[in-house]
Amino acid sequence: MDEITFAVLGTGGIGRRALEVSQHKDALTPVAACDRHGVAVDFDGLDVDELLAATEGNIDSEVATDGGTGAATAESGVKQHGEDRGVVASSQARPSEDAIQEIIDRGDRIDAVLLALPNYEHDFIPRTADRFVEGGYSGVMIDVLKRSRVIGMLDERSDAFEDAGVTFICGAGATPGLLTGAAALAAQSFVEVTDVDIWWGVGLKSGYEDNRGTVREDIAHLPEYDIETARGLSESEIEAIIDDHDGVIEFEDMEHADDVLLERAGVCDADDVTVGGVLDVRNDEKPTTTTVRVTGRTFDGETATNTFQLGDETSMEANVNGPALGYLKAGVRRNRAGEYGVFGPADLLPGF
Ligand SMILES: NC(=O)c1ccc[n+]([C@@H]2O[C@H](COP(=O)([O-])OP(=O)(O)OC[C@H]3O[C@@H](n4cnc5c(N)ncnc54)[C@H](O)[C@@H]3O)[C@@H](O)[C@H]2O)c1
Repeated sequence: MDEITFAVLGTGGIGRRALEVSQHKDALTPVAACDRHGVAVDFDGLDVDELLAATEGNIDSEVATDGGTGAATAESGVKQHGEDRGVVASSQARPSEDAIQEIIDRGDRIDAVLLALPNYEHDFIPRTADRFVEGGYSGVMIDVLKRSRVIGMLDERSDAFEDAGVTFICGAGATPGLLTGAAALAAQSFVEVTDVDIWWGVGLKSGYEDNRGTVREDIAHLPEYDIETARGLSESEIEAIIDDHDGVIEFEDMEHADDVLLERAGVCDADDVTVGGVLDVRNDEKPTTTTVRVTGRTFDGETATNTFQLGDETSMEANVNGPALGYLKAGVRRNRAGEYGVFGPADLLPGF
């Protein structure tokens, strides 16, 4: 495959690891990366080792997006060592008032943009996509968002993406993403799928400090919270919730977009998909094995369950970023073939 230049929006817990994983993939050249504080651009390829070393211990996870709402306080958000905040600690980066715009302005030299941005405001990623379209971008955009409702917001923009020549891949992390794809593949044995049951286990190898965005967004899935209330929690309130659960939080009936992504690919009804899991914030080890069970009826009348499991040794960072970059490459192939619009992970696999 020809070389692919790509940018990462959001060098937080996920985005930093996306840059690292890309070093192990063929044909991927990271040329730009940004967070809320600054931007690094180098069309010869960013020095990922320098950027990771410089930002280790300096990750911005402030509860704010471009809306600037939420509980951004001195104690929240920046795991800061040294003077510079977030990506600006890298010698390749400089401060910016609007880092995303700086990347949009260079979009004609960027084949794909990975949005590793928070989802504290449901329309933040769709609004960011609008900005790229308005700025004349015509490549691949890919996100790792989780919430089902955001997929509809992106679908509403399908015509605009097609007119602009944008291939937008949505929900392409682990779940949704890798596990949605696994379910779509497992469904191929059947003529009718009756249930998809996704049960994930995550042990946070890189610890809570490096994954504040993910943990806060997961807390919003607990019955007592939603995205508004989770956004307003202080760091100490989040730590108290973690303590209350002895570090292990279980989730049921999560609003994860695997449901709508499987429905839009024609695999099953969204209502037939359930997602839950267990997050251990303090241990590397997974508290439960991530398992996808797809139950259906074969053409010759049998009922069966196909099961897919992830190895317990695989980290969240590996299971989000490997697939995200794999789907990014699949998106670039589509884009270069002139296929534009919105695609989910299951659309990039055998059809149902
Ligand atoms: N699909 C999956 O399996 C999966 C798994 C884990 C995380 N995620 C999602 O990945 C996303 C990122 O998670 P994280 O833990 O890396 O979060 P994080 O808070 O650590 O990082 C978010 C980054 O976005 C940047 N950002 C925010 N607003 C910005 C703006 N206006 N301009 C430029 N940069 C901006 C922040 O500065 C930060 O660097 C979350 O939405 C999370 O839910 C998905």
